Amino acid sequence: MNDRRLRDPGSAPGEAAADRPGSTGPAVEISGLVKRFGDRTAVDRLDLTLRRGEILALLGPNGAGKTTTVEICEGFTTPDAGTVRVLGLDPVADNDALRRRIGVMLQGGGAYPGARAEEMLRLVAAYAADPIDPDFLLEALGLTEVRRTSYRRLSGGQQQRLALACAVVNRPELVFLDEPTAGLDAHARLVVWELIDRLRADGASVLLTTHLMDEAEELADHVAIIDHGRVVADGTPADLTSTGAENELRFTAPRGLDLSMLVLALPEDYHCTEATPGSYLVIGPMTPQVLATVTAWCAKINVLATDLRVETRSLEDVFLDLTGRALRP
Ligand SMILES: Nc1ncnc2c1ncn2[C@@H]1O[C@H](COP(=O)(O)OP(=O)(O)OP(=O)(O)O)[C@@H](O)[C@H]1O
Repeated sequence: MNDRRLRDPGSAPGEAAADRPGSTGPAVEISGLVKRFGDRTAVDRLDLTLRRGEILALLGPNGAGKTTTVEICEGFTTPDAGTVRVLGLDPVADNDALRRRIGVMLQGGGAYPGARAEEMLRLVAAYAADPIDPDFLLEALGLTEVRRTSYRRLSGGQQQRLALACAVVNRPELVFLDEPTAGLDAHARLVVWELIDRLRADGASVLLTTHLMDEAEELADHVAIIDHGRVVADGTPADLTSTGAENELRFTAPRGLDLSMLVLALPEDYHCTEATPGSYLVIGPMTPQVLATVTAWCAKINVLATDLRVETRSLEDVFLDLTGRALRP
């Protein structure tokens, strides 16, 4: 079986979350968080929990308050009200203790844009008690060929992957990733997804922000949709997309079928139509019994229905329904 854990040769399994203070309980717990910039309220009584070992994706329109929330968790920004606990600690008061245990993906080359990719990663690794082997990370993120290239000469996507490598090389218990794949090509995105998946397999918790619905659906155990500084929906991707969604059954069959017997067989308030020639639609709350009624009717009239499917909403539908379709400034 494919070992998905983020383990380089020589490292022992499960070291990341070893018996350290605060290594039980939620990885992040936010309650009643408020942050104002002048008269603008960026975060407005926000509550959020990231459970240990899970990936939580924050989705939200531009300016919703995602980055501000993440920066408060990282200890870079102080809140105006509310409580934030990261690995059980206060991100500002306990910042020194937390730094060693969390990973933060920073944009830009920091103080050493002239340094080579490998040098930068080894420099960060040198500060860690139990780093992941930099060679392993360079390989996992497709950076081996550019290891001797200076940071400033790396492409944007390579710089981004190097920033991710630097964020995780200290084998963090918790990683903050603010739009980790923004601007990456499809191949590089998959490489990053694979690494994030391995982080989770290794027991790390991940808080990520993204504008990519497929990224949230692919990676996240839990999704929180944020709007105007508050959580407007929270659950697993499946929870969010299934709620109230299964109201349509579609199938393909020969054109011009007489639907009157099907209408009689279904509960009241269900509607059946031939939406386009040969394409049929049953509208109403979908249940296993309704599905069985439709297939039994097909069997009775000796018709093979193909492409039979219950329509579900995508995460994008849920997102747009909750946050509206107007462009945000
Ligand atoms: N340092 C700051 N000074 C003033 N206003 C700020 C500051 N940082 C954020 N804001 C404002 O706070 C609000 C939330 O911004 P934030 O960056 O957290 O949103 P976001 O959800 O991350 O957006 P995006 O998806 O565009 O990155 C915005 O209205 C933004 O203009």
